[in-house]
Amino acid sequence: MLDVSNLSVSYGKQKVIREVSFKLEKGEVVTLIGPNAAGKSTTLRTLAGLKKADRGTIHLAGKDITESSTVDRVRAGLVLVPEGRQIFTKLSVHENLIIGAYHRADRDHASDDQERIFSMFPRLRERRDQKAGSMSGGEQQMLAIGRGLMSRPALMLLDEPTLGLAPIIIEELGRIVRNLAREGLTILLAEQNAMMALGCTDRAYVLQSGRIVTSGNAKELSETTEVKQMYLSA
Ligand SMILES: Nc1ncnc2c1ncn2[C@@H]1O[C@H](COP(=O)(O)OP(=O)(O)OP(=O)(O)O)[C@@H](O)[C@H]1O
Repeated sequence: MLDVSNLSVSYGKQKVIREVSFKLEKGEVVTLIGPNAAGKSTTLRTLAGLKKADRGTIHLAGKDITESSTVDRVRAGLVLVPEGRQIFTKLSVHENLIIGAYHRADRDHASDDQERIFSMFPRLRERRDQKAGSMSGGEQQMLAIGRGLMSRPALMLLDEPTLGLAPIIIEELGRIVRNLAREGLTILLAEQNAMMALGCTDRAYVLQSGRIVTSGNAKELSETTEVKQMYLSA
């Protein structure tokens, strides 16, 4: 589904991502775990076409998208749910969802998809006409995921969905991620919260200072020193 090869990214002269390579198979949930400033958001933003890579290639379902625009990547099935949610706070839940379908050629069917999202997230249905900015952090995160789903993605990039949320909401997010994967969505999660991430993913890559230092299945990785240190700091 996704094949990232030797990706390097800089801000000015500062190299932030160095020769990073990883793969995701269809239907997998894979996490990039790493501490603050490891380069997780930069990696996801580069995959979404919001930041240009210095070197390396990105293939989505066999197609080279390295030079594609963000909109073309969305049309090819890749969507980013950004860190900090970035929903439109002054618009209603319903309006935020409809905006998520904007780049779809078949957006006449958006209301069917909105129904699907409401059945997945009943709390969003109850708040259909509420201004998004007046909802709780957890509800806003669910809306951000729902908005991403409105583009009918094959691959969802989820950047730090647990940020600032209570443990019980984090648990719920873990269940949501697993359910989405069961329905066939491929998910790349970027997380500092190693505990949540390893609990709901198949495999993980540990990113430190812009390099992948170790990778493996979630259970094996939770035993490594790098991850144990992160558990302690999470
Ligand atoms: N727009 C930018 N301009 C310059 N440097 C940046 C910019 N965005 C990020 N960086 C730097 O790139 C490095 C990686 O940041 P990034 O946000 O990708 O890390 P992260 O792993 O997602 O961390 P966090 O969990 O804190 O978001 C950091 O040193 C950061 O200061």
